[in-house]
Amino acid sequence: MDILIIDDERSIRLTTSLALENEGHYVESVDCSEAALRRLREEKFDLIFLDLRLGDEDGLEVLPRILEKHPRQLVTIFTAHASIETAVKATQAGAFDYLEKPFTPDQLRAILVKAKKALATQGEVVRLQETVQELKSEASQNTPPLDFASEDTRTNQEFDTLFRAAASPASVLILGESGTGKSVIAREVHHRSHLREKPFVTVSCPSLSRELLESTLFGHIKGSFTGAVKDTWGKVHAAEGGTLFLDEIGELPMEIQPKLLRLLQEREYERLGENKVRPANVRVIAATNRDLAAQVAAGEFREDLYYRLNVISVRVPSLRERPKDLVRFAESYLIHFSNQIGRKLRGFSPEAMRVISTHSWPGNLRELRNAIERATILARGEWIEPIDLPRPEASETIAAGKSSQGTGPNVGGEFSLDQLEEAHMRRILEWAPTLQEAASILGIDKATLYRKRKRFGIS
Ligand SMILES: Nc1ncnc2c1ncn2[C@@H]1O[C@H](COP(=O)(O)OP(=O)(O)OP(=O)(O)O)[C@@H](O)[C@H]1O
Repeated sequence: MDILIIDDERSIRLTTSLALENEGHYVESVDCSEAALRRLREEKFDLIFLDLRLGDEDGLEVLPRILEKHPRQLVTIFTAHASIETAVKATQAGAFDYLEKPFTPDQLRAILVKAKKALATQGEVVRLQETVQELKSEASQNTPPLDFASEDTRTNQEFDTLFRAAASPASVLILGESGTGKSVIAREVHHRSHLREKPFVTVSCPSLSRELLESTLFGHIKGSFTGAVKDTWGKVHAAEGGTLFLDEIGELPMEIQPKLLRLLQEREYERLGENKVRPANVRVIAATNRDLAAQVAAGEFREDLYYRLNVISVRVPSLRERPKDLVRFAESYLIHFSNQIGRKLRGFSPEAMRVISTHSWPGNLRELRNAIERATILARGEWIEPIDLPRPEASETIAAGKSSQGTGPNVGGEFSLDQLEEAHMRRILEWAPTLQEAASILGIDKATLYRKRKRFGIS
């Protein structure tokens, strides 16, 4: 444990330090409350021994000042004349325990054993809080049963690579269009890993400003930016020993990228506004619907960070690339949602199934799930009919009997040039082996291709 002794008597500081160091602990000592509070701002201690008579100061008055800033801090009061009254006062003020001076090595050891147990419980509480938060977010999404089987060879290969790598400490990069299930897969990798009992902590990169994102990740100390009213620990700390999931990593601002690289490379980080290097023991899983390689080429994402994240990389195929899975998912969602609202539905009519199979599902599993949930509520009869399904945009319908390559708005139909251009570009990108080849088929250079993809939101 890391222990801080706050006592104005030099001899007590020395003898207690020695006794604690002999037990294998790291010990620092200070002689007044100011020095103690300063050290506590800079460093985290597992246990504090605080003298009740600290020169002119009263230890029982110093205690609330410590606990105000560090509410979970374990503080043992040293007292020369223990009495019931002192013990009650110390406990009321939030002390963890008290120890009468002079004390024997056994009494000291008893306090250390108790502190270790309390720290383990605290760690467990933090882990449970994180788990509850993750479960709440899962529950709020009202998730139907998860299914990682596939009748598509490529999807199977991708999942197989991913789940075989789950038990290793390697970073994992999950690529795929929006709604293909990247977050769900990240959580599954964690559950299938040796870290399953440890925290799984998510940070969504785009939802925050640069400063807030940095502080969310690494924590900050009071005053490090406007609004930083107290010291905080970040998600890296919360994920200690477990998995840190960085969602939408392609949106990670350039300024934060070197800090993430340092976390991955050196396994260390600093809180915002602090000059103290801290060790980090987290496994990183990142996901994005963007083309990170293209972002690297365009100078928007650091190449070294990309390679660090890319140790194990998988691309989750879109739903239209998994037509057989599409039907299975639709049926399983129907069972789930109809059970949930207590409606007896017999299934999809052949026409409804045709609509489902010919839609290109740009929003993938998320879109399918929402469509089926809606249809389950709106269905007039025992079968889901096309009218119960959301009306797809013309550009999102796959021509019956054709593969996705042959789809999109027809030339001469009621479509704008933009729609035609976007649909054509999407189709070419689906099958062209490289971006260079796609660009040359389209008769444009790679930079123009990148710009246009960005404009149309094509990942
Ligand atoms: N394996 C699965 N089995 C069943 N449903 C799934 C599965 N994966 C995802 N889904 C459904 O799709 C929804 C979207 O999944 P998720 O949020 O993981 O997608 P995403 O790829 O991370 O999306 P985005 O890129 O927009 O963040 C989930 O809420 C869930 O309902």
